[in-house]
Amino acid sequence: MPTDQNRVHEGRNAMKIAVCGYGRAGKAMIESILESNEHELSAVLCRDGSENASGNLSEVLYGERLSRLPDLSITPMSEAVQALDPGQVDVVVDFSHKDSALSFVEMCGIIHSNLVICTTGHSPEEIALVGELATEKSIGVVYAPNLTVGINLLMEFVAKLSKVFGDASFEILEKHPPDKAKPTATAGLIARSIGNGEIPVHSIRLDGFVGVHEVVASNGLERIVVSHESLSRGAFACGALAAAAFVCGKVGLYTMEDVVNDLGE
Ligand SMILES: NC(=O)C1=CN([C@@H]2O[C@H](COP(=O)(O)OP(=O)(O)OC[C@H]3O[C@@H](n4cnc5c(N)ncnc54)[C@H](OP(=O)(O)O)[C@@H]3O)[C@@H](O)[C@H]2O)C=CC1
Ligand SMILES: O=C(O)C1=N[C@H](C(=O)O)C[C@H](O)C1
Repeated sequence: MPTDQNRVHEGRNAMKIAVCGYGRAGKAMIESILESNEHELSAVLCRDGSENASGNLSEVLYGERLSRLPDLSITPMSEAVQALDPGQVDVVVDFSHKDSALSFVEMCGIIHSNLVICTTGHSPEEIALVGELATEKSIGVVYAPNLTVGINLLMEFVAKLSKVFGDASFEILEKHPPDKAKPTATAGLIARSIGNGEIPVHSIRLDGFVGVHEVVASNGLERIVVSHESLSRGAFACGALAAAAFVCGKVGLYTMEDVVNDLGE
């Protein structure tokens, strides 16, 4: 009979998940965990000084106490180590702010939890440091600037396209809501997977978009357009759950490419 911990490590069963950030993406993550009827929402964390620190989760998210939500209060990050026992959380999923990532690696080291970093805007140096710390603290971390399975498959395809269409020109178009910084981290990843010099990136910011990335390639004889759209933030939550299942039981730094390769096994 496998223990709960073994089941998590096989990535097929219930995980105890703490979510940091309960904005647009964090809220979708929380809802996906609750709707799964499988995973447990062990905690929701916020920055110290947030107006919602210690607030009731249901009241913060929906303005009222709903019976379908657990009776959880939102834990400020500085209290998380005292509030969470080792073993209480299998994986922390961070949808908060880029400035918190290193604190989360430290915290996860103490509470023996793994971590999925979903925030964007990190420097390569910071991610290298995250990797060193993850190994030092014997925890698994996935860093995933784009959590969707589709974008990660798109990158595989455009890498191949760029090899086969050696003389083609590529451009990227991305569409997001008005407050999203330009360009997206994903556009940078796609440009790197094309790897064909400087790739122009065009950004549109309008209400209604969740996340669209398009690659247009032409060699003068053929034009290929590859497009991916996240239709709801549930797409990010779904990818984050796959990353969480993947990383439990691992040590060191992984990418969403590792997660998607594992899904295809
Ligand atoms: N990898 C991916 O595929 C995706 C990544 N993201 C990333 O997730 C992050 C959140 O996005 P989104 O939900 O749209 O943003 P929102 O602005 O809707 O929510 C941000 C959340 O983070 C909290 N927060 C803000 N500043 C800090 C801080 N310094 N430390 C800790 N918590 C903080 C906010 O709460 P409070 O103000 O109370 O602290 C709020 O709960 C961004 O980095 C975004 O790029 C989003 C979608 C997909
Ligand atoms: O913050 C978001 O929302 C998103 N961020 C990702 C990025 O910055 O690359 C892309 C995703 O489409 C949405």
